[in-house]
Amino acid sequence: MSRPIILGIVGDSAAGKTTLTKGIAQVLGPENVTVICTDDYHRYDRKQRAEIGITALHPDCNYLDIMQQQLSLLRMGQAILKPIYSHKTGTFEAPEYIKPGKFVIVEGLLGYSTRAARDCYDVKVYLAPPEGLRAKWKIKRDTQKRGYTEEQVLAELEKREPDSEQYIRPQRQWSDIVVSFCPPNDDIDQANGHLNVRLVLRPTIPHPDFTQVLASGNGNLSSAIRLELDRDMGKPVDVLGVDGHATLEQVNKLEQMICSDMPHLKSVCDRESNPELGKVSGTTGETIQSYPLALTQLLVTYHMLKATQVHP
Ligand SMILES: Nc1ncnc2c1ncn2[C@@H]1O[C@H](COP(=O)(O)OP(=O)(O)O)[C@@H](O)[C@H]1O
Ligand SMILES: O=C(COP(=O)(O)O)[C@H](O)[C@H](O)COP(=O)(O)O
Repeated sequence: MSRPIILGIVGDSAAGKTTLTKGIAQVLGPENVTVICTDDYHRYDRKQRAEIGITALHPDCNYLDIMQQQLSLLRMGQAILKPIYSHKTGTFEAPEYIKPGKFVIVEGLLGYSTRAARDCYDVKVYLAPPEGLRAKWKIKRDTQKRGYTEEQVLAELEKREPDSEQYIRPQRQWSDIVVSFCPPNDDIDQANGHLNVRLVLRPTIPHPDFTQVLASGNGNLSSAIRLELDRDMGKPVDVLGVDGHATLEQVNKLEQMICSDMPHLKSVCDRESNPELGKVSGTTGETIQSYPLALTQLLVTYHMLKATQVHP
């Protein structure tokens, strides 16, 4: 029986989940994609959380059992009646009837926190920008879009840190790909437009063959693109690094490695017909465009399309 392919995008608040979700939906075709944000499974509204003194990151602050139940229904292709939490008002709205499309992207804070939830995904991504960059992104977004002052955001980040450590960051271990956009030389004040990306590739799913990055004939790649062996949370991984200053020629080579065994992606890889690849409007309205973002979108899309071949 055909069922939707489910992608998880998990990470702390303002790690870039919504931005990456948008970019991947653009590549897959928004009409084929259903996006679920797991903030909708919060148990308490903004006022109640403040009264109780609990953060949105705590498992007890979320109906994880219902999230898990609805994820398994979506995986079977069935419709759900999903609650809605509004970040604008900090309160709940009337639930929404959702029938899953061909692809479902589930983004949020605690998506991998239970075994049953983890079993629902075909591809699992974890977003891990450096904490300083995440704080900068969170201040910008929460002051512009969610009605907080900078002082309130900084105080909230401090209050949340123990829960981030205990409940959010450990979920990294369950991901197939860890995505870290980071400024060159770890200088957070550098232009956002030139962020590098570090992609941790766990052997939990078969990745495209990137070994050509190491080939001697590809010497000109190494100034901006690297493939290395490393360990992540103790386990062996490949790490693909792409610098923000990579040239179009270098990026094209990497794109070909991703697209060559994926007929559906060939048309996306053609930059002339897809000038929008790697370009998204961020949650604060700005345009974000970069080659590292384009390659991240392509790699995740590659895995979504591969999954359709296993489960046609
Ligand atoms: N890849 C990126 N490059 C540059 N800025 C980004 C990127 N991802 C996120 N941001 C910035 O961070 C802010 C928060 O990102 P968002 O996607 O809303 O995070 P989340 O959904 O994880 O809470 C955005 O408004 C945007 O300004
Ligand atoms: O941490 C998050 C998750 O959202 P995101 O991952 O998009 O940051 C939010 O702070 C809570 O959902 C509460 O929302 P609010 O602060 O709006 O009440």
